[in-house]
Amino acid sequence: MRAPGVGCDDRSVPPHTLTAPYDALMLASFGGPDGPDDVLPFLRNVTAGKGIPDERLAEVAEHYHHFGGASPINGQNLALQRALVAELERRGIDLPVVWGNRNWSPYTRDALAAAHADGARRVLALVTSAYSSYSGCRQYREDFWSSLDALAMDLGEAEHPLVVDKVRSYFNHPGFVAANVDAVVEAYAQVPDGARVVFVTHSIPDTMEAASEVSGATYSAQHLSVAAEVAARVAERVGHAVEWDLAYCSRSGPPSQPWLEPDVNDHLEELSAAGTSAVVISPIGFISDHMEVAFDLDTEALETAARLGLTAVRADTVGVRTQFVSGLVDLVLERAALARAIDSGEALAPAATVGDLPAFRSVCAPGCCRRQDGVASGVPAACSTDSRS
Ligand SMILES: CC1=C(CCC(=O)O)c2cc3nc(cc4[nH]c(cc5[nH]c(cc1n2)c(C)c5CCC(=O)O)c(CCC(=O)O)c4C)C(CCC(=O)O)=C3C
Ligand SMILES: [Fe+2]
Repeated sequence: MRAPGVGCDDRSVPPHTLTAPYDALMLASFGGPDGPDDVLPFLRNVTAGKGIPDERLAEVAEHYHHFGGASPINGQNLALQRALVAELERRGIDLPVVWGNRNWSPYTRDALAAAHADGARRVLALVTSAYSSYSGCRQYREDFWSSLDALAMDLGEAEHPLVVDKVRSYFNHPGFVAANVDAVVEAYAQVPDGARVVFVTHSIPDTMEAASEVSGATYSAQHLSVAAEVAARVAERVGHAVEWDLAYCSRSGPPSQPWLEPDVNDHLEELSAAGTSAVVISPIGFISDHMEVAFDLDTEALETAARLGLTAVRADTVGVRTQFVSGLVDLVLERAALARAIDSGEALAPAATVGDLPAFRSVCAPGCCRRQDGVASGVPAACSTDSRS
């Protein structure tokens, strides 16, 4: 027997109506190779039409081969899918959870086809990027749209056979921030007092950064807001002020194209030269220990720190920490309530946030999160008031 609505604020609401109108949740992720033969085809999928130099591709292929040709990301997404199912079940909520990727099997179109075959007509997508930019938002929405096109084609239907909506960018959701605070406090316990915290995220081209501003605050501003909040809470927990910075990893464009800086390795050099002797590296830009973390941070950045004689501990990503997973389920319920409010005028509670930025939109505005400011790609995207712009 399940207790209705356990863990929910309003215990009088039957659990199935909490996720209405959605029939299924889709965990939408990046994807990664499962073995050495997958590495090149995967990289071709990721970089199609992106102008990434061949030397960079060869170098990134080496990162994957260094780990036996398999990315840890698929196992991590399976674990997150299981954790979401368990948390929904714990609350007495019966909602199927499918998993689909942009760049590797299982693909988004497979996940949507499975949900559709199961009877789903309205699916809620939860992407594994916490922040808003082309890479973390619109690129997923373009993938949803093209996957729906493919599904319609397979079914011989003229219209999309189901609707995909999206959970808002959740960088400033309490669950994500709280899980990061715990992770940094745990890492902090392993370094000498007074260590600096170096928050790290994926670099993006300056042009993509500028274009991300339409969503409310740029990609880097979103990170600065989270970093300030996490650092302040860590300071409270450890009982003294915590100095921090934001650095970037995984840049991949040609050298002539400006990307967000400083690179984490250059930054560690600078800190060391300025007298810092211990750091905690906190990957707030990522939600799991996938290849960018396993290689760019745990292999490269920790080697840089060792060479500099800098004590460095890498804090956990949020992974399947309880507060994070529970926060994601709260976000699913929040999005469902918003859908009901839009459809039928149901009253709406304010969206939960921490820090100085507002909750980002769940239904993207026209022109949101383009690759480049002011330049429409001509590629339609789901989860927006206007799929064409
Ligand atoms: C903002 C951001 C996130 C964080 C948000 C999130 O977590 O989603 C992210 C995540 C990821 N990026 C990943 C892998 C790759 N990203 C690449 C290339 C690029 N990433 C970009 C941005 C981001 N990427 C950009 C602007 C490019 C240039 C090409 C383009 O304009 O689109 C390339 C091409 C080769 C290269 O690195 O040059 C690869 C292989 C993996 C999988 C890891 C695994 O296998 O475990 C994950 C989770
Ligand atoms: Fe990437």
